[in-house]
Amino acid sequence: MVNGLEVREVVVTYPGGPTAVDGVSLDVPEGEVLALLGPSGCGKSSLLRAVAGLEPLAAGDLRWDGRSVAHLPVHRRGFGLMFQDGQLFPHRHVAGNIAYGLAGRPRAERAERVAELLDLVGLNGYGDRPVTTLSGGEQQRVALARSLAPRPRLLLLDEPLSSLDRSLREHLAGELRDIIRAAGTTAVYVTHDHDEAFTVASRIAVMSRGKVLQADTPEQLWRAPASEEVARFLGYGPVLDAVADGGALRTPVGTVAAPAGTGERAVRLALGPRALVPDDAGARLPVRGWRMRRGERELDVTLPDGQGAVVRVPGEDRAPAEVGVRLAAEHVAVVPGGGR
Ligand SMILES: Nc1ncnc2c1ncn2[C@@H]1O[C@H](COP(=O)(O)OP(=O)(O)OP(=O)(O)O)[C@@H](O)[C@H]1O
Repeated sequence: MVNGLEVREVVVTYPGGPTAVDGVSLDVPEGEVLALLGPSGCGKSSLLRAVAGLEPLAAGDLRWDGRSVAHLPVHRRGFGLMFQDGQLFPHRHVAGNIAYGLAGRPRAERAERVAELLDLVGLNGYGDRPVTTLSGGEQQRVALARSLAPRPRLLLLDEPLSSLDRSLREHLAGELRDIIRAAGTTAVYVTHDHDEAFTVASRIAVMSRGKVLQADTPEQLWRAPASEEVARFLGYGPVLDAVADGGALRTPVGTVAAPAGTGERAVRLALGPRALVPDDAGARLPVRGWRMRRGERELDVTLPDGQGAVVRVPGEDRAPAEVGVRLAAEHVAVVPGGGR
């Protein structure tokens, strides 16, 4: 038994539609923040909504601390919800929104809890503001405070930052992680953005076509993606054929030490965004184009097998016609499926 949430062989279907969640099993132990990461339509929202009680299970079970909650209505599961567009009550002030889930508690206790939460989400002094006067980021912080106020045993977040612009999203993702951890809340966080998942989660489940392809810590997922599909979804770029040979993995663009257990066989090697490092003594690649990004020049190069890749070089006035490269071992991952 797991202290926390157990998802067991859960199936979610829609009338006349696809099998949105196809036999998913996951554990979310107390205190963990699990991200459900996957492309649009992979079933992550359907799974979250099923955990919340907003979609019925076609099969499977959901347990909290070993007891099934699958038959309980939404409001009796003790779970908090937060959605993309916060859904604040426009006619209530900030404090009134945060206090929404505290109805029935003594007034003084409500006021104390609201003050605690305003502090937690960095909105001290905002209690009397009409929510309609807040920025998008502030509104999402109020929505988070409101869902945390009743101390839910599990917080379910569905793309909570996706209506915000990129820089605010990156900033708020870090804040959200700190707030959730400070509150000690167990959480499931749905996102299609791998940077956001890596920022927020202590474990990530990568989903595709209704199934979980891999569930691991961010470090383990990045170091050892279970398949090419997972690697590509995490942001690995080209995937190359490599030959294991005497403890080394050889590719047309360089050689890296083979991880233990690789043996003498053909494997596939996924290149991370920084896998190709400029090296005049290395393989020479033609440069197709370039752009400046965050103070670095990114060269678009063509690999010997025709795939495109990017090489980052220190700013120069002009891009070269070709560039020498080697492989940085810490930025590549061996993925199953070699010998194709
Ligand atoms: N109410 C519904 N009725 C019919 N089909 C639905 C319904 N909701 C979702 N689906 C379908 O179920 C599948 C999974 O959808 P779901 O919203 O869970 O995916 P998702 O990964 O959360 O995608 P997104 O990030 O775009 O929301 C999709 O094929 C979708 O079209």
